[in-house]
Amino acid sequence: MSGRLIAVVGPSGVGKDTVMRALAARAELGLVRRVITRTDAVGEDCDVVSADAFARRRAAGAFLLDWEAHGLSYGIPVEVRAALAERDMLVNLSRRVLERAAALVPGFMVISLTAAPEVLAERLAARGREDAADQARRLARRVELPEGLHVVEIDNGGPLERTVETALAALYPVRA
Ligand SMILES: Nc1ncnc2c1ncn2[C@@H]1O[C@H](COP(=O)(O)OP(=O)(O)O)[C@@H](O)[C@H]1O
Ligand SMILES: O=P(O)(O)OC[C@H]1O[C@H](OP(=O)(O)OP(=O)(O)O)[C@H](O)[C@@H]1O
Repeated sequence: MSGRLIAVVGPSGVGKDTVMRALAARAELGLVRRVITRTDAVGEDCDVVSADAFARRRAAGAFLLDWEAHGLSYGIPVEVRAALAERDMLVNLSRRVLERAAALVPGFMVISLTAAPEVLAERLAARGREDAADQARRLARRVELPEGLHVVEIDNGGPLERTVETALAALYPVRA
């Protein structure tokens, strides 16, 4: 395994999927396609499955990692291991599974995106994937990052291009 698994984390609406897509367009980075029990795939290219299908795949050992959040189930396909043999892979993870992920693969790192609460609210409304009640629940969610991981924190409250440049500089430092 030569690539790194790079988790992009942060509160709902901070821009995880948007930043991941922009990074993959700029560098030799793969995007992990998640399996999710959602009905509407707006904003993310994912494998949409029923709860039954998710449970069957989980029982068959199809996931490297899986978790529940926002009333949905999320799975990371085991095939990510093979992809990591080729290149760095970006994955949108729950902050609650980071310690598990770090124990599973070598070369694990975290990009933690931040933005002010009012920015998060505006972005969730603009994305429009969830109704107002679900947006409010997502905005109220608080999750601390675990200690002891390699975390790069980046403010995505400004222009996307600035976030992308900062992330690329952190991921691929130019050696003198
Ligand atoms: N830097 C940015 N500036 C302006 N809008 C952004 C920025 N980053 C993301 N967005 C927008 O915010 C909304 C939420 O982004 P998304 O990637 O779905 O966030 P997350 O995956 O963290 O919930 C989307 O409509 C997206 O286009
Ligand atoms: O434990 P947390 O770090 O709060 O994360 C909880 C979930 O929220 C995000 O999901 P999703 O991408 O479906 O939602 P979002 O786009 O609104 O963040 C993230 O990928 C996790 O699956």
